[in-house]
Amino acid sequence: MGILEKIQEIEFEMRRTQKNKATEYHLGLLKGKLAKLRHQLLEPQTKSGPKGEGFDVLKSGDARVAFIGFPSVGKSTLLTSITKTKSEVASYEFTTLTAIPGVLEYDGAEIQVLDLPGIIEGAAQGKGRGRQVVSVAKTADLILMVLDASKSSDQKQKLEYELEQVGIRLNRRPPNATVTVKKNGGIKFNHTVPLTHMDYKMAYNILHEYKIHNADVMLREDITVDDFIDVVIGNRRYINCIYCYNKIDSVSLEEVDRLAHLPHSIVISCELKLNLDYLVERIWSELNLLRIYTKRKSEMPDFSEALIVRKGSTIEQVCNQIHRSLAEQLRYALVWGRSAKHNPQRVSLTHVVQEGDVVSIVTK
Ligand SMILES: Nc1nc2c(ncn2[C@@H]2O[C@H](COP(=O)(O)OP(=O)(O)OP(=O)(O)O)[C@@H](O)[C@H]2O)c(=O)[nH]1
Ligand SMILES: [K+]
Ligand SMILES: [Mg+2]
Repeated sequence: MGILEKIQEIEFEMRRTQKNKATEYHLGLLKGKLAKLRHQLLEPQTKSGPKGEGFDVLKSGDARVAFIGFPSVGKSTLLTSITKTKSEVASYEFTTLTAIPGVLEYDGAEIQVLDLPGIIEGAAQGKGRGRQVVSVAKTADLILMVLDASKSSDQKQKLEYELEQVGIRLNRRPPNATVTVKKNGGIKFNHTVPLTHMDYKMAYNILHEYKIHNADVMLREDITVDDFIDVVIGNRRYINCIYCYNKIDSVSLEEVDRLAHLPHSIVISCELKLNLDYLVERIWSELNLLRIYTKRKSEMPDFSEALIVRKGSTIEQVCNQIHRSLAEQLRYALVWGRSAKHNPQRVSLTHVVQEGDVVSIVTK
């Protein structure tokens, strides 16, 4: 039984218990239980309690995708549809109370998928289990926001707001700007492009607000005040997000068409198994990962086992993925495939690999 159901049960019992001398002790006990459950729900788990109640899922596989959404939009149904894991599905809200990990296999890659409890407004402030949920979301490489196609569009804005509150920035790049805190010298303000939102005074005021009196500010793009504050605070997570509208079986075709054309959006129906393959493809492409293959000298490449690296990775990052000290031992690498000017091309640590490349590491 979940905590919310226990709470409901206790509240129900308290309501039907007559208040008198004989029941005083019993009611007191129920109140105590209720307070404890509420506390458990609001606070991150303490060391004494049952550890994290399933929220501390170890990262595994090549990447992590977190499902975020209001209760009963179909997150668990989706996990059950695209992985081999079963997550409890029911028509009532808050069916899922912990993080349920599943594995999505895609062409040699293993993507960890986390089914999370439904979050409610005020999650970032600690309402419901929201704080734990949004902090798990912060560890994800991709957020899949699951939305109910038949519900109003403010569900999306509300969830975006909750994620913003904990420092998550969706579908945005980190601002091209730096603030280097110094010991002295005051605030130095430089920019390489014309600015329309920021100036020295604005930067000075914001930095003083954060008790920074000496810093070199360098703006390489026309950033907004909000973006500047993000740079000052640091610790922001820039995560891609797919807006996934589920239950399209329950809305009109016109509405499906409208939703499908919204930016970063995809429409599905878990019930009718509509568009699920396409969703998996989109998850893969939004993760910005590449498959490369390794080859030992005078052997054929092993195409059965892909090495998964981020787009833009260099040979150095490929080495690190294989073994921590491999990059130090590298003499050169041979590369066949898209990134090679000729096959094979002899390259160094800084060479950037591309999808499907075959790499052979030659050590000293
Ligand atoms: N019509 C329709 N119903 C669906 C679809 N997908 C899921 N449902 C139903 O929606 C209800 C909620 O599904 P869940 O998977 O439990 O939703 P959830 O988001 O995990 O809910 P919580 O864990 O409570 O936050 C269930 O009754 C599902 O059968 C769909 O594509 N179409
Ligand atoms: K549910
Ligand atoms: Mg669920």
